Formats: sequence, structure tokens, C-alpha cells
Amino acid sequence: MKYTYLGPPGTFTEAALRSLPNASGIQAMPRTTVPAALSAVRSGESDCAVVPLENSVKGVVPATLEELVTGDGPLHIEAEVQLPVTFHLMARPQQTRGDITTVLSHPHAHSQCRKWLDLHMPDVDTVFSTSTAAAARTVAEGSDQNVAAIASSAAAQSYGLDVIASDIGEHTHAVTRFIVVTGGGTPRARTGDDRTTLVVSAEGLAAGILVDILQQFSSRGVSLTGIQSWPTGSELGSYYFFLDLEGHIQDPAVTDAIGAVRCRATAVHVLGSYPRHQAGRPDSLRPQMAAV
Ligand SMILES: O=C(O)C(=O)C[C@]1(C(=O)O)C=C[C@@H](O)C=C1
Repeated sequence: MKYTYLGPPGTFTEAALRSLPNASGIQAMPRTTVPAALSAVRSGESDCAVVPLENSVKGVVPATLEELVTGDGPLHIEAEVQLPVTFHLMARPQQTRGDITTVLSHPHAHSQCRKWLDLHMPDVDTVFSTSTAAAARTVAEGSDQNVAAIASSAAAQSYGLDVIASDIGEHTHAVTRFIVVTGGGTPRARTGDDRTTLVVSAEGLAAGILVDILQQFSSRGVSLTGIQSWPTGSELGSYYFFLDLEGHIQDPAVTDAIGAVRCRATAVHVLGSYPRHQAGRPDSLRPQMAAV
């Protein structure tokens, strides 16, 4: 099985991929951006992509949401993985904090460490990179001694950097939710502890439509675990709604609620029903995944 992921090696996304139950049979193929990892799935170059979707501190990862909501071609969420993310400041060996004038990182990682930087290194410049590991690699391979990266301990090891400040994130227990995306295929079997993700478009519909849509879930006892809006691009105030809910598309209450939403919305696209992440659950991915 070929899996593209947000690389290079050493990203948190790679750690999520390596935590999958079928990881030993995966050919991991790093890509520079989330859209590139997902495009490979659409073109058939890879079977699956692992990408970050949201973080407990800084919220949704915009590049992933945009691709799921507006990208060309079918994408299907097959599984989710939640991983703790711990950020370290790292530099070339022998560099100290006082030598550093520029800090590189992914915008999501940087914003989780901004308070620490403001307090301890208020004068450094920030340069954004495509991922935390890309930042670490740039620091390791570049000629500038005065740069540091914010990345994982795995990235420090992979690129031969020294950690010069540990655990500098705003919240020590930050968690990122990653998703495994395929180009289609059969829905995951119901486990009894599932999540369903869908995109609802209510473009051009009357005021109050969002409340009406949400009521279709609450009146049937279906809990929403997340809602994000993404602009349709047609005019200010026009949105797609990205919904996460508890339950499987085959649960009667979920089927019924989605049917009622279809009657009200302009379009409904179910992105997937899949087991909710549980720490240590060995069956987050079905064993027959290899056959997808
Ligand atoms: O850059 C990485 O290591 C990633 O896997 C990306 C990413 C993100 O997109 O949010 C993943 C988790 C962290 O919140 C920071 C960065």
C-alpha cells in the first residue's frame, strides 16, 4: 500500500502514519504540501494520504479543510488518528539560544509556540515552512548558523539538530487529529463508536437554514462534535459547513437526520463514517484495509 503524507520524514503527520495498525506494510511517500499528498490519491499515484485536520489548541488546518470541501475529485475519510504534539526549539550543534536570529516552522506549530517566543526570544524573525520537519531540514542543510526550527524530537534526531528549548508549546497536552484519506471505496463497517463527517452546502437558501439543519441532528439525538465553515467563494457570507458527528451513516438516527438535511440543503456530501480514535485501540484501521 502506498501512502502519501505531509513530509518530509520527521513531521507529526509521519508519526501519525507510523502509528497506524497496518504501518509495517505501508510504503510512505512524503509530499511537500497537504494538497500534493491528496492529489496523489486523486490521481491514483497513492492509495491513501495522511494529513492533519485539526489541532486542540489552534483549530482546523485550513489547507486540509479547503481540499476536503472544495477540491476536485472524490476523497473519502477512512480513519482518524489523534496524537499528542510536543514542540521543541532546535538548532545546529553548538548553537545557543542567544545566537538565534530567525526561527522557522509550520504556521500551526509556530502559533502554538508564539507565547513562548514572545517571552523568551522577542526579537527573532519568523519564517514559515511547509512543515515542522521541512523547517528542521532547512536549518540542518542551510549555511546560516543563526537559524533554529520548531519541530518534533523525531525531526531533531533525523536531521542531527540539538534541542535548545524543550516543550515550548502553549499547552503541554496539545493533540492533533489526522485523517487517512482514500479516493473512494466501500465505507468502513459500523463499530458502534464511529464518527461521520459531511459537508453541507446551503448556498442561496433562506436565513435560519443553518439552525434548521442543526436541529435535524439534535432532534434525533445525534451529537455534533465539530462544525467549521468555509467560504464558497461566490459572495461574502456564503459558506460550506463541514460537520463531524457521533455515529455511523448506517445508524438509523444518522441516516434519518442526513436524509432530512438533504431535503433542506443545496447539497450534502458524506466524506466518511469511520471508527472514532481511541488511544490504544488496535482496530482503528480495519485489517482488510490492504485490499482497498
Ligand atoms: O508540520 C508537521 O509536522 C505537521 O505534521 C503539520 C502540523 C499541522 O498542520 O498542524 C501538524 C501538527 C502540529 O499542529 C503542527 C503542524
